[in-house]
Amino acid sequence: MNGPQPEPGTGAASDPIAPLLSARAVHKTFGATPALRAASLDLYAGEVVAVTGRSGSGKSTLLHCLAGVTVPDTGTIVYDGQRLDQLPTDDRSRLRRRHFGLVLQFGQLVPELTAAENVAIPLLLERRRRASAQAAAMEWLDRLEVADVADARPAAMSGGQAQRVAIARALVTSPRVVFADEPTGALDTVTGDLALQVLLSATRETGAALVLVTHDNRVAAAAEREVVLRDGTVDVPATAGRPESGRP
Ligand SMILES: Nc1ncnc2c1ncn2[C@@H]1O[C@H](COP(=O)(O)OP(=O)(O)OP(=O)(O)O)[C@@H](O)[C@H]1O
Repeated sequence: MNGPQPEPGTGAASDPIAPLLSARAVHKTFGATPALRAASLDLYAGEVVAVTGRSGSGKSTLLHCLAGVTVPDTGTIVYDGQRLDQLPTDDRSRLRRRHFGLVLQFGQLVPELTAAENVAIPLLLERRRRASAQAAAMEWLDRLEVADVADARPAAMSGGQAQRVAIARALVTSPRVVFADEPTGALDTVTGDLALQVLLSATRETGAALVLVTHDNRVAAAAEREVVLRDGTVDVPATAGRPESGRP
């Protein structure tokens, strides 16, 4: 696709009763392995959705497709009226940076940078002043109780500290959708609860949607809606409608 892309958020899909993000009949195969088979899911602004299912059922692949990290083989991903799956790589990266916050399972922090620098990066890329970006980074590190590793590089952090730094980085831009892949996976019960509460409260404050891929029953229980994947297909009605109730 050529030429400048329209900025999402101004299109017809800004209609409050339309889904903010919609995957339709998404297929994704890695070599001979089908990871997603006709997976469909609607996500509305402000809702909290847990994606669960057995190991290998396609949860991470679905999250990556929804977040524009992976392009489906077939099917569509529409974000706020715009075909995410058809955007050129650079436009997709820019959209991701501006609108989405991602907590991935592996390799998410830049090893050469400190925790504070890692968290500040998304703001610096959007031309925030260095002092303001650093102050915001420190606030989020503090909220996730990892301010003490602000000057440490990832190699000097525990897995749980690195995971909380990654959550801070995902939230620092006040994104419209936060995607978290096993956000409590490397955390003990207490820090896992803290991370979950920060994800829930941060997205509630801004009205962002939150997608949680998880094996953790406590995380799934905190969501308003659970989407179960089985062999790459969504097992519950994909267009289950906008949730009636507010958040817990
Ligand atoms: N980059 C890849 N290359 C090859 N195969 C892949 C890749 N990513 C995923 N797969 C395969 O696709 C299928 C779905 O994987 P996916 O990681 O989405 O499942 P998952 O439900 O998130 O699993 P888990 O709960 O173990 O993290 C699996 O069979 C997996 O081996």
